[in-house]
Amino acid sequence: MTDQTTQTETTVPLPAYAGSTGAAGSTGATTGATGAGGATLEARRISAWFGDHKVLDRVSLTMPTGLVTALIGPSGCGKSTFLRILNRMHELIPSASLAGEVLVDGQDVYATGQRLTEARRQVGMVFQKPNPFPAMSIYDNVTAGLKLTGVRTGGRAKDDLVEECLTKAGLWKEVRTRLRQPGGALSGGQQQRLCIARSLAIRPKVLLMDEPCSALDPTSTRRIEETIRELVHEVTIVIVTHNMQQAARVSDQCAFFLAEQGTPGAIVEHGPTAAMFSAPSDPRTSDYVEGRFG
Ligand SMILES: Nc1ncnc2c1ncn2[C@@H]1O[C@H](COP(=O)(O)OP(=O)(O)OP(=O)(O)O)[C@@H](O)[C@H]1O
Repeated sequence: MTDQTTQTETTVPLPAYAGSTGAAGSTGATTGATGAGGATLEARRISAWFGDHKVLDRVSLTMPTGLVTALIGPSGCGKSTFLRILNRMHELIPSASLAGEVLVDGQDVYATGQRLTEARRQVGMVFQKPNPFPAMSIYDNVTAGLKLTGVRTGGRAKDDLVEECLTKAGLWKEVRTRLRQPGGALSGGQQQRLCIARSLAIRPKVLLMDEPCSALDPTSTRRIEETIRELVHEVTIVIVTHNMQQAARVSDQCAFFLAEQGTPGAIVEHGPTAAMFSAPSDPRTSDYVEGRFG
């Protein structure tokens, strides 16, 4: 690492993943059934680079089970990079490197010997743009992650899983009579809820959401927000959002990221959402949440 500011940091040795971006990475699904219930996610001194460009500097944040954590901050401050580091997607970018630790219930997902698939098994991701398999049926979309990662289930158990996940994603009533129709035939908001159902089918402990409503209309946004609040009882949720009202509505705690004057992104302040919005301790936080910049 050539960055002069990183002398004391040890970068995480990342294996080469050429040609193995993986089903989970491209579909938003995770792998394997690890059981319900959220995990506490802890990022310790996370730094990130693209080539020599350092974009995050020693970011530490605990995202407790049972809470929704919102990552907020202006464009380019490293929120999405941080999110991708949490489930080992950052390393899929050829020039990317990182330092630090990501602990899921105390286990470092970057520890030597920890498999990429295991990280994805535990930490799912829902993207900004809904990305179901458009020609695949609604039913098969929900179970796509299982197939791609070798988890075997069938018959009634599979039907029950599809119903359970679509129900949790708030979509079951709308699609129960047309499960064999293609996922691409759904509205944008329905497609996003289908992607949430697909992620849930693998029973992740953590669900990462990168601006999941930015491509959706207000009604669909409200449905996703309701779904987030319902899901947090069983999966830890971390959401990146530019929408301060959304952060205030859905999150229990917030972290405000900022990359000032060409410096790498860092957390200025984090804490309970109500306090962050009503009485932030740093003037930069109040400037941002009150819309004076960003
Ligand atoms: N694939 C990449 N290659 C090189 N640089 C990248 C790449 N992805 C992001 N960056 C850089 O990393 C920095 C952080 O980007 P990131 O997307 O994480 O910020 P962000 O806060 O999520 O922004 P936004 O809110 O606009 O999505 C930016 O300077 C960006 O240009």
